[in-house]
Amino acid sequence: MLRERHLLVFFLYSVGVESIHLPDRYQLQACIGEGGSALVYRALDHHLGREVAVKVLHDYVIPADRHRFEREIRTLARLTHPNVVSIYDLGHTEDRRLFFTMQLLNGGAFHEVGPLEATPESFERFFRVSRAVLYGLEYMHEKGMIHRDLTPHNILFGPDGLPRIMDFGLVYASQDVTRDLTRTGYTLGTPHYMAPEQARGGMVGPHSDIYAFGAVMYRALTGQVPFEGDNDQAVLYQHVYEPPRHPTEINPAVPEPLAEAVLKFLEKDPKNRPMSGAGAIAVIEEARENLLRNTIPGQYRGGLARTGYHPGGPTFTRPLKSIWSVRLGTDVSWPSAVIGDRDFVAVGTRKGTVAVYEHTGRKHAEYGARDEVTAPVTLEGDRLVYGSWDGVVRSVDVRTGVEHWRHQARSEITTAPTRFGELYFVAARDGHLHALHEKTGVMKWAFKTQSPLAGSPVIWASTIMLADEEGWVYGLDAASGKSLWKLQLSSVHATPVAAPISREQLMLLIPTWEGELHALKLTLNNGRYMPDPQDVLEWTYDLEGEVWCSPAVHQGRVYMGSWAGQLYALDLHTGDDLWTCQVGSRITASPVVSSGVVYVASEDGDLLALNEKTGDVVWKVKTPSGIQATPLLTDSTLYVAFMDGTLTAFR
Ligand SMILES: Nc1ncnc2c1ncn2[C@@H]1O[C@H](COP(=O)(O)OP(=O)(O)OP(=O)(O)O)[C@@H](O)[C@H]1O
Repeated sequence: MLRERHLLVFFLYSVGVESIHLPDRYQLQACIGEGGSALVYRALDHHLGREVAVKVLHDYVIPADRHRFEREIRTLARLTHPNVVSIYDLGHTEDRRLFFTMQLLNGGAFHEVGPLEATPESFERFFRVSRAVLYGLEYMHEKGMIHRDLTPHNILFGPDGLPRIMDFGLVYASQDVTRDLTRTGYTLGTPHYMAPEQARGGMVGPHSDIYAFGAVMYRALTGQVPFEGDNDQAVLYQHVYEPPRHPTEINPAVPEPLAEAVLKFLEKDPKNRPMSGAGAIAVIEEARENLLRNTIPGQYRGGLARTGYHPGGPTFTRPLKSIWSVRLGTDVSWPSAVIGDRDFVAVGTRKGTVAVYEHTGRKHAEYGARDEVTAPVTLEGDRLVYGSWDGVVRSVDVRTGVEHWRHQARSEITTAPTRFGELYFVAARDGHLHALHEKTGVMKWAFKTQSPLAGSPVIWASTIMLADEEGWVYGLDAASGKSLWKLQLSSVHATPVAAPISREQLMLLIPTWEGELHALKLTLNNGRYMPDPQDVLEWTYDLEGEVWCSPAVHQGRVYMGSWAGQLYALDLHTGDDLWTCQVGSRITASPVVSSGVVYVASEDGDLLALNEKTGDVVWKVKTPSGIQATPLLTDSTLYVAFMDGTLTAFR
């Protein structure tokens, strides 16, 4: 049935192409869309040698639709903005049908940026494109225009990946004589994205476009429109009277600050919404700030900074300089990875302490344990969670030091506490993975692996992936701890890293102690990531020497350091070499990435910043002590904990 429909559509479109005769300047190529009043084609503009979109008015339109088409042309002629589609030309076909040409936007519709994944890259892209649309709206609103029909299909991406607002047939311009664009019997606009005041036929304003864009963002984040219904009336009723479901209930990957921002756009009473594009940008920016500062740097690889990419790092315009340096205490060599949050950075020490500093370098506090703290700690908001070698996991208020809870495991805690939803996952040396409730520390379940766990678990789409020292790789259900799958490679001593390669597929990168990097391909199946038993190993790369660190992944590239001191950049999809760089002696600290730069450190004190694309050294310092612990990029600063127990901030 579906196939027949496609054929029919194709047939209609082919007829369309042949029966339209544009001036010689344009060569029609294909029909790419159809709306209520017009057909849209891709065409070649011979004069300027580029492809354009041509929108041709149907020959059988009612006056109201012709009116809308003309209104769209008039509006477009008055707008010049990078986030609004540009009009190029206007004319008539041979049979006197009105057409205009515009920028060809073939990068998909707005909702295709989602559903949102819980990765910094995905968040950054979402913020970037949402901000761009709001700039476009602000520009229109300043000219006294209200769009009144924003939908994901009216915001299309150009080849540059930036969105443009289009379809201006319903624009309300305050200086227009004809203000009423409603037809008897129904309201114009698209019900799924329509503001309550517009649904009721009341006064629309910039806030109505903000609401509609809120609904568009909601769809992009969650994959669903705010309200579904059997008919338009049922949908419109809910816009007016019902609260939308919280976005995180539909997609847990949507971070709280972003969900709150979108719900603010969707307030029923216009007075409670941002009043303009600029106001909306401020709301989005605040959400981004909160998100970056609160969540992303606060966890180790297994958390949200799980790919080693930190959007909050310094922008590299000149070599970084040390801005402060402190001793973590006496007898505190071999510190753990540096973890940071909006106000503090924290480092675990072998002396059995977690040293907490303000971003200025002032010491805030030192929290104790009865044994070494070698695994990275986790810091989120006011909560600091850390494990020590006596098997105790503690959650304390980082400001006051008040302990929320304590959990006793039977052996050393060797990996970072990793949070997903309301659970923290912590691994102990005896091979037990504990799932602890974030508020109470009560254990919900435990899972026993074959041998000790050296790396933290990685969590995606409610699937926990972990690898033990004998090389078994496990997939568990995050809610119940039930085993989903298991396969064997060779001994693993580092935290695996996962990165999406498509909407349904994930590449799980597993560094083995023997010096291989394995890439396993997992596919989303009933909401969990599963391997295809016949075809799970996508590629393997042999590194020189053993491997002790985790890879970093950013924009389809994998950065991996070896004990032989080489940093490798590989293609995420194929494992092909992109570039390599000899850094120094052994690399045990995992590389980190921010703003086009990979930071890598060696055990003999070389600290390098490399161009992500080319591997060229952009900055290099020789430090007096070696580096083993993964550095942190946050608050525009690079934080490094040295083997001799010094913590230094570079900016
Ligand atoms: N500049 C463009 N580049 C690429 N595709 C486009 C472009 N403009 C329109 N399209 C495609 O054509 C489809 C129809 O276009 P549009 O919505 O502007 O028509 P319309 O007649 O005004 O629709 P309606 O009146 O139903 O809102 C769009 O959904 C889109 O897929």
